[in-house]
Amino acid sequence: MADVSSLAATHVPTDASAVGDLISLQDHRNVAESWRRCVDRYRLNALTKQRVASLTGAELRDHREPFDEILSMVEEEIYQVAEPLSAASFSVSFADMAGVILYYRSDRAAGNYFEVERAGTLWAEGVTGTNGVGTCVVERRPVQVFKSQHFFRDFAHLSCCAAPVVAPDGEMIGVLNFTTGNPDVSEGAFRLACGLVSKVAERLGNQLFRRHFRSNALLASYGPAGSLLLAIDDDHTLVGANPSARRWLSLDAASPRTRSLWDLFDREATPGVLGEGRIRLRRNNEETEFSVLPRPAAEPRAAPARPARRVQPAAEAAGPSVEACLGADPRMQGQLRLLRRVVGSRLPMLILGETGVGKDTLARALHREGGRRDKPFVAFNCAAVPETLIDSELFGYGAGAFTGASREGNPGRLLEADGGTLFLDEIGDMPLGLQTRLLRVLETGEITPLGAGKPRQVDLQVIAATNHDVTRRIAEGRFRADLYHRLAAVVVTLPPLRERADRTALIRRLFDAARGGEDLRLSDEALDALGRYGWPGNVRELKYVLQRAALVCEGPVVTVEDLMLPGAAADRLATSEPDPSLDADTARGAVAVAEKRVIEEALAANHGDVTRSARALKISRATLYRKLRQHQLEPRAPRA
Ligand SMILES: Nc1ncnc2c1ncn2[C@@H]1O[C@H](COP(=O)(O)OP(=O)(O)OP(=O)(O)O)[C@@H](O)[C@H]1O
Repeated sequence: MADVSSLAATHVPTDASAVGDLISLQDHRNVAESWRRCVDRYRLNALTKQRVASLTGAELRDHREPFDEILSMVEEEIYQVAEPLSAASFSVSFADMAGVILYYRSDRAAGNYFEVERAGTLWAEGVTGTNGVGTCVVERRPVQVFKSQHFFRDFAHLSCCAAPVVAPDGEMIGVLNFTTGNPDVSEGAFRLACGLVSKVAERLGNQLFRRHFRSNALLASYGPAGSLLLAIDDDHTLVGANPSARRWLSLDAASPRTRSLWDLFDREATPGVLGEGRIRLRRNNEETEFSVLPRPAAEPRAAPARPARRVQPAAEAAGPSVEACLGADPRMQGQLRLLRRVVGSRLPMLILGETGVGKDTLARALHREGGRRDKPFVAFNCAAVPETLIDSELFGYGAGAFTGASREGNPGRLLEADGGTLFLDEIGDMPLGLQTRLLRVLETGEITPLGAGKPRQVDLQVIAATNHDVTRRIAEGRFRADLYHRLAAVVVTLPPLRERADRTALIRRLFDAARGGEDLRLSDEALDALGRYGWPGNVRELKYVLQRAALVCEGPVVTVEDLMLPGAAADRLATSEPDPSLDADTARGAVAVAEKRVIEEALAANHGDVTRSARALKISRATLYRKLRQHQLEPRAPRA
């Protein structure tokens, strides 16, 4: 087995010199330590070919289960930075401490989708060598692994930066990772991604902290020491501190879990303790001002301090009612009556509607309110599972049915849903061959898992959903007409948000949920802007916009600026001074700064030519012009 120095001599310096000062000496040292572990501890051989191991669907579900409650928060945080990152050709992933990618977000059209990184792939350092996710798990701090710094050459086309996500109890629970495969990634873009990944991971940790300690008073401060959060009990006992606050207060793992606030701060010098609004706390002769975030009147159940195994029948999972999903529009009342009659029967249903209108949410509500509510609700996303796995995941297989099959076999989602509801999301993306198999199951009520011999009778209601135009797919020969007719026994089309008559009520309801008990309200202008916006991402986008606004607003009133609506920002910037809050020290500012830098670089690379820059950024010219106005950038005249 080669030793590290000889490997380094043949491997790292080649590319390291090629990227100039992008990799600091410090980075080199850390990568070298990881390489040493790869050679000495894991006995890996860098000269062999390395494929990424992939978990089965069932194994991935097991890894995801403890994160059930927080994966949606991960998704929401990632959503907020995905657009500028995607423009800079970065994908985003979240992995657990075993190095398994649990969530992956990329944009195939932007060329930043990497099959080797999709959900279910394993990036533990001991298996896949030095890499962003696995090395971050071992080092428990932010890491960057640039191209050939990867231990195995097979991953040397990728550059990653990763940062730990920390639970409210101070334990690291996962890794946030940004990856690019762009061979021309600029130093600026990579450095910004490195800075951003730590910021987003920290924000995610802070979100978890705020949710976990929502029944406590929270003290929040933003300053040179970072974003500090302290959770306090009625008797001024400090019951929690986020990682920045722990560092600031020099609280190490050995410190008592709870202690009086007055062991840490000077009580005499502190007026108006824990009053509404703001408070100054003195420590080591320095005063720090904190906002006091009041606790909600009713105390909702706190989120778990860290992911825990959770077995919860779908019927218990709270969510909007069927009526709330359909909206108060009188045109939907007929649909509501029809749905109520058929829910729980064996009649399949098909839910249509644009992305984010609430198809999945409606399917769950139908199950909860129907006769099968005590039986399983099993969801399967036909677009999220690789084509080769859909068959075995959906229809199951017997023990040892094929090479690589698990020893116990896999019942498949259809059998798991027996008695209950099977929700087939993105049915429009189901491969044709499997459509034939599904049609047979719907017609006979029988399934035969691969290699399992006897057919099994199943009793379930299938609810399918898609945002594709199914009629067009049928005309193109990509969807079977007979399956459509079978599924479309009952069809419900959810309206886009911009057409919902109850839009304002929905905005208010979602804002109430987003403010999480904090004393926040929407300004009249903000409410008006929300009402006028076109919502291409529908309820999902509305929900994220409100959650982000509740997080970034700096007073009790959420303003139009806090909403960061694309059109609204452009309007505002067209008529006003630059936004002073856009500095890299706030998460909102960091995203804007990252975006501005990426646009500047694209313009510079394309000599100010907007059309070519827009093409390079994979956004439309109109979007680029809007962003130029937003960032007050001037496109230079293209050179002759
Ligand atoms: N009526 C509603 N009330 C509250 N939240 C809703 C409602 N409808 C949808 N949502 C929320 O909006 C988000 C998107 O909803 P959902 O996933 O059901 O949409 P979808 O139509 O299935 O999207 P896609 O087509 O992209 O899969 C979710 O976070 C969901 O909780």
